[in-house]
Parts: sequence; C-alpha cells; structure tokens
Amino acid sequence: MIQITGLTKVYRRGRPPALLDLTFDARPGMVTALLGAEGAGKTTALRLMLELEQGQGITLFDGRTYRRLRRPEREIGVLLPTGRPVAGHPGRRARSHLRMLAGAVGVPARRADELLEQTRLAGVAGHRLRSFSPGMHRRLSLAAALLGSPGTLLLDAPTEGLSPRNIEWFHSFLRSFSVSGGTVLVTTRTMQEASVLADRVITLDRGQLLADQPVAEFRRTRLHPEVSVRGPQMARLADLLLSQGVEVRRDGGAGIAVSGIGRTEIGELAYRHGILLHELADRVVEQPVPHPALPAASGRSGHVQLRPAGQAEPGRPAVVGQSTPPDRILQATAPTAPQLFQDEPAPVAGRPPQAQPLQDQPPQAQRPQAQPSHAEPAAPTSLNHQPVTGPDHRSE
Ligand SMILES: Nc1ncnc2c1ncn2[C@@H]1O[C@H](COP(=O)(O)OP(=O)(O)OP(=O)(O)O)[C@@H](O)[C@H]1O
Repeated sequence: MIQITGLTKVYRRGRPPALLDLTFDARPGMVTALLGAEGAGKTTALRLMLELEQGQGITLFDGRTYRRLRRPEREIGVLLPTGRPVAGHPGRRARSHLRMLAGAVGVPARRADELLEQTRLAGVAGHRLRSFSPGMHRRLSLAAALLGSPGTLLLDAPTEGLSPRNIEWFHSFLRSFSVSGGTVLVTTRTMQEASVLADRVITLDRGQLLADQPVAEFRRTRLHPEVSVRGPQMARLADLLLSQGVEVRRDGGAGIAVSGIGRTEIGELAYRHGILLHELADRVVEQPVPHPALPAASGRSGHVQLRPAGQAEPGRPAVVGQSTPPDRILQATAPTAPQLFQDEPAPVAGRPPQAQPLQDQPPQAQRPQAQPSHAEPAAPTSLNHQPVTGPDHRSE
C-alpha cells in the first residue's frame, strides 16, 4: 500500500507549484494510474515519493518512508525515464547486463535468467543492447526493476512510444502482477490507457488532483487531458499530427484538440513546419460520447466520437455523463484529416475574418463535403468536436 499525503513541489520561487497538495492511495491488488497531460506533475510526484526530489508531503510504503525501507530494491521496483532509450551500455549483452544488476541487488544470477524468460527476452539474451528495439529496452528495464521481487511497482510512462504489441504485453504483465497481490502505480498521458489498464485513476491537472476515481466511474465521466491548439493553419497541423498517429479532433472554428502528445512536442512540430499558432494550452475535459449510429470498423481501429445534438456549449467540448466502455470508443473508422479540417485563408489586410457562429453536431454521422479551393472563408462545418485517430506509426 502506498499512502501519498500532501505532496507539494515548487521548482522556482514565484512560479506556480509543479505539484500542490497531492493526496491519494495506491492499494495492493490494483493498478493505479496517475493520469495527466505533459507537465501535469506525474514524474515530479514519483520523484518526490522516492525522495529523489526535495519538497513537502510524505509518502509511506506499507507504513514507512522510502528512506526507512530496509531493502528498497527488494520492496519497490522503479522505472523512471532516463532520458536515453537504451537500458544499459550498448555494447553489453542483455544477460550480462541483468546478471550484473542482480549482483548489485544481491540476488542470484539465475534470477536474471528467470526474468529474461518472463519478459520474453530469453531468445535475445546473448544480443548486445545496441541491437535492441525500444520495446525490448523497456522490457529489460522492467526486468531490472523486478530483480529484487518487489511487491510494489512505480512506473513512469512505461508504455510511451511503444508498439501496440509491446503495450499489450506491458498491460497484461502489470495486470497479472496486481492480480497476484502486487501494488502498481503507473503514470500515463492517455485516458485510453488509463481506462484499459487501471482499476483506479488519479487525474492530475497542472499539479493538482482533479479526480480520484474507480475506473468504472472514470469511464463514465472520462476526464481527459488534452492540448488546445488554435491558429489559422490547423488543417496542416492536424495532417501532420494524424500522420504520426496522434489523436486530433476539431474544436471550434480555428482550433483543434490534441490528445496523447505534449504541448512542447506540438509547438516544436508546428515551428519546424512554419505553422503559426495563436494558442497552445493544456486543459482537462470530459470526453464526448461516441455516436451510437457509427458502424463498427473492419481492420484497424480509428477513433470517432460525435457529440449528440443539443449538447454543445459554444467554445468548449460537451460535458457528458454517459457511460461508454472504451472498446466502443475505438470501433469506428475515422475520416481523414482533409475531410475534417480546412485551413482558413490568410486574412486580407484591413479585413479581419468574420467570427462564425458555432454549430452543433447533427445526430447522424455525416461525411463533410470537400470544399473547393476557391471557397470563401470556411463556414464552420458540422464537425466541431469530432475526434480522429490516425494510423499508429510508432515503432517497437
Ligand atoms: N527540474 C526541474 N526544474 C524546473 N521545473 C521543472 C523541473 N522538472 C519539472 N519541472 C516542471 O514541473 C512541471 C511538472 O513536470 P513533470 O515532469 O513532473 O510533469 P509530467 O506530468 O511528468 O510531464 P510528462 O508527461 O511530460 O513527463 C512542469 O511544468 C515542468 O516544466
């Protein structure tokens, strides 16, 4: 059991705290997800728990602070970002890397071999780390965290950037670890991962606890961190994001809402492609519900969610309280970006573009008509708040 009380961290005086009074529990037999957008404070929370960072508040692991644990590596397995994709020295072979760490933890070398089996790395145990894929590195890091047979796992974004196959493997591993009585605390940026992986979801927004919910309740309310982006060239940006497998939905006339990627990455992508941004901001919203009329897709999953008519609130996504299982959310095939987004023409000097009223989504899914290139400044389509998921190009 991990009891987290009042964690607070201010990195720079005069700046808002990275974490403010965070309190929650992570219980044995459960996967607890700490969900938040980029910069929400997830890593800071983990670092404070492990006393790698000075701050306020207290974390107890089965009643003791980290510092008071007799053999922390035997009690808590940790996976924190190292800033490098490689799990160890690139020239070292996986088996000798893990056996060396086994020696440091004080467990026999055969424990390293067992873990290579368990993490499906036995077949590449003699390979050098430089030949490993990101998924293999991540599994090797997990094997290292498990060397001391800890009862608790603290994992920071363990699946980020991995292939669907590796993500699935991690999820099933963590679920069986918790089912056998282990405590798992895992951070994630995506609501989708939180809903399929966790039993309990702690949602953080700009350093503060927004919600602490059992997963069933989380699925009903579906608090969802996303980045709101506005500017005159959102179609181009949406295309770029979709081509990288990022989830994008239209959000008002000149805006898109982006999930599963941080502000910084979006800003850098826009900068690299010369795309002008007027706004780039984190926020947490409740997810619109999928439209019941949408057909199930054949082939790879997309992500289309339509807000029922009449639930619009101009300028922000609909707030819904309807429960929809996450597997339903992933059933429809998404239209492609050019169908959904069209950049505003450049403003004519001395004649600013007219603000257009927002329109509600009609109850039936309708494909938008392609607009001719000579069209007048685009009238808002009926596709406000329509999310799209593009193909997953992330490699293992
Ligand atoms: N060493 C540091 N010095 C100053 N500010 C920091 C430092 N580390 C983090 N921050 C700031 O604290 C806030 C929380 O950062 P943190 O890394 O904990 O967020 P996060 O939720 O883990 O984000 P991500 O999903 O990108 O990893 C951010 O505003 C970040 O810029």
